[in-house]
Amino acid sequence: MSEIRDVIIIGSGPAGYTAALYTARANMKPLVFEGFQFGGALMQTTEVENYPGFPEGIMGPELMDQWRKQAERFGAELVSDDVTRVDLAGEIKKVWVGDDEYQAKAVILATGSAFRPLNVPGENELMGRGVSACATCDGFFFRDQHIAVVGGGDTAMEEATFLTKFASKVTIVHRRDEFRASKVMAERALANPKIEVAWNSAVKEINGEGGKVSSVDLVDTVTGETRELPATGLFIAIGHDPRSELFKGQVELDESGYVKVASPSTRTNLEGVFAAGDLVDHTYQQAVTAAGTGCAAALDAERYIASLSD
Ligand SMILES: Cc1cc2nc3c(=O)[nH]c(=O)nc-3n(C[C@H](O)[C@H](O)[C@H](O)COP(=O)(O)OP(=O)(O)OC[C@H]3O[C@@H](n4cnc5c(N)ncnc54)[C@H](O)[C@@H]3O)c2cc1C
Repeated sequence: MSEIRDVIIIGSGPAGYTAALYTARANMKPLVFEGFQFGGALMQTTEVENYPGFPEGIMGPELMDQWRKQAERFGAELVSDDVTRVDLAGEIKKVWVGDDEYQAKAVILATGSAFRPLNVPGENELMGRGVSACATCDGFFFRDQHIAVVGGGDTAMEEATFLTKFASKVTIVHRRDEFRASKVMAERALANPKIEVAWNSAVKEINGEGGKVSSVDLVDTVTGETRELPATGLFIAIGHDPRSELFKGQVELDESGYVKVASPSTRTNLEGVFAAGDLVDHTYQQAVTAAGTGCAAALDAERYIASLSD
């Protein structure tokens, strides 16, 4: 067991590093558990064009490396390990990596969310090279191209409609013969002349040429027949899962597993436990919004620590 820290931060994406930067600058000497892979979701992407302050764009891994350095510069201590267990209820919060126990007066949860993958050949290799899980982030790169969007819920409808701003054509690939999206969202998508639907269809394989998506093999979920869709982009929109398993039973979660916070703060149901980024955010899921709530969590934690000595 080690000293009792002011604050432990779990996660090293935009939310975690921003919280680390702010708490480090407030002289709280944060201990940051980065996870096995530092940098979070943006490590999976190539160019980030919509993070303010980089008019030429910046590669996702480079951006995260800079955030990491900036947090370290002010004294954040970084540990490249996954937290395996937490006990957040008491006044002193406990966090474990294997058998090693760490303690702090406050904890900031920033473990993000993961999109549900299709688990088909080509998906991992072509991620960021025509395959994406974020239309707002990557739609711009697909000007005048034929794009496939996989899914049948509100997110798929929204992404498909948004992508028509750039694409020459958008094919929604859906495994059933009706959408589960709300009526209004589905009708809006279906009324768009650039959108067509591949009903009863699932992605079998994503094909690549020259390191980019060249087409998508679809299988008919009723007949089993396959066909090749000449799409050069594929957006996966079958949902995100918050990485909240570790906190279940301690921190209050909503019905989808996102951590509940007392809006407009980052306070969870537990005193001294704050949450930020995509772990709490159903709606926006952007680097800049995650950074924003990471900052808010740091300020909330700072005020909480100050209140302990009042
Ligand atoms: C392919 C792709 C492209 C994107 N492009 C853009 C873009 O262009 N612009 C934009 O604004 N947004 C983009 N996004 C969205 C953006 O990346 C996310 O909104 C943002 O990263 C969320 O930040 P976060 O800190 O909440 O979580 P994440 O970035 O997901 O970070 C979570 C962190 O928690 C760590 N972690 C998880 N479990 C544990 C554990 N048990 N112990 C320790 N650490 C743990 C992970 O290792 C990770 O470091 C993109 C997302 C994807 C997937």
